[in-house]
Amino acid sequence: MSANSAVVNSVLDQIGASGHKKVVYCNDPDTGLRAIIAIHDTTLGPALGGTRMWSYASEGEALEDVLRLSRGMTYKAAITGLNLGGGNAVIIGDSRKDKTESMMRSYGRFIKNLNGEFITAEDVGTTTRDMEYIGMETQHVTGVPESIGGAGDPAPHTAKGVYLGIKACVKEVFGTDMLAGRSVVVQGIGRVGEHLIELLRAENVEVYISDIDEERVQHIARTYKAKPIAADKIFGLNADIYAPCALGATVNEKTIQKMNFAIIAGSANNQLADEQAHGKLLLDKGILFAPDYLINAGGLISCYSELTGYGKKRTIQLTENIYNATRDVIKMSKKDNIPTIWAANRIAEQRIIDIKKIKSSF
Ligand SMILES: NC(=O)c1ccc[n+]([C@@H]2O[C@H](COP(=O)([O-])OP(=O)(O)OC[C@H]3O[C@@H](n4cnc5c(N)ncnc54)[C@H](O)[C@@H]3O)[C@@H](O)[C@H]2O)c1
Repeated sequence: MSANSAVVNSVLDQIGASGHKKVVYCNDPDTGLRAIIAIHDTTLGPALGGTRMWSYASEGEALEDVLRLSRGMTYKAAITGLNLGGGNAVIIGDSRKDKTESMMRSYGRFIKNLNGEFITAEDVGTTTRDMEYIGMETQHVTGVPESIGGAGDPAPHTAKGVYLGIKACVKEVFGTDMLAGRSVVVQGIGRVGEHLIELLRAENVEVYISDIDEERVQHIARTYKAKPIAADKIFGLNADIYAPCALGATVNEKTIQKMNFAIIAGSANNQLADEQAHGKLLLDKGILFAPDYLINAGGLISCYSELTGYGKKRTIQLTENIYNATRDVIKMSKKDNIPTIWAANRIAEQRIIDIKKIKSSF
């Protein structure tokens, strides 16, 4: 076996192990585009997921991220009751320096060639303007600006869902869903983080913030009277709630050990480095975890409403349902004494199994 075939096998093994249907590598030397599109499952409908642009240290790291993100999208759509499958994409590069109109349009043409099997939206490193560029080449894009007929930035809807997920958890732990007097540490104060802080501060929540972008920290601290804290102080902090709103895998063996939080509830995808091990560790430690893909579904709901033409009213209705859906997951977790992430997975997987059965008849 040649060295090359060993590499090919390892990529195919990874795709197979994570249950993916298809992974597409996109390369366009003219625009500098290097992207990976992963389609996890399309039982419920076309795969919809964000496009993340990030300076990955290696292609392997980018593949790992896109596989984790796209699997999460399958579960997110399933548990939210949407007729969508799961997919995601990553563009390798620095969004502040490398992104151009031609790169985004070239990427749009790769999406076009998937004939609707994958539909994208914004994520970390991409914006509504980028969706507009992609939309110049393909109709399979959502989250385009409202001024040209789209639903606009999904982040406010994502933040609303996270806020309701926090409330559902607070109700469970403290007996009331009033947030006044509670403390929350928000890690990552980008689009979702800022909207979440605005909602929390409106209810007199004490908010701590942390971000790698120091200018942004100063701006958000001033605007919302939030308290900046250093990155290495987050996990030892005595706060009620940890809201991860940056990147994934921040909940792991090392960080759980230091945690005094009662609740973890934020927008970041794949917060648990390992769903099995870390879900169980949190349960044993008595920290209530709001499954990320359940409470951060507001943005996906907004994209779905744009696709189907249902509009904002439906987005609000479905996003508000996140409160009850979170309560249901907590109930199942308590009844069966299993981590909340396992309970959420069970509900999502059962919906996919049920719908697969009805699709087998003509
Ligand atoms: N935008 C949405 O509607 C949406 C929907 C679902 C999930 N999410 C997820 O929520 C998270 C935030 O999304 P967003 O749209 O606000 O992204 P964003 O790019 O606007 O903000 C991310 C913020 O995190 C900061 N950050 C990055 N690494 C960090 C680190 N190590 N420590 C602290 N801060 C760090 C960045 O500087 C930035 O300010 C992402 O994980 C995203 O996948 C977003």
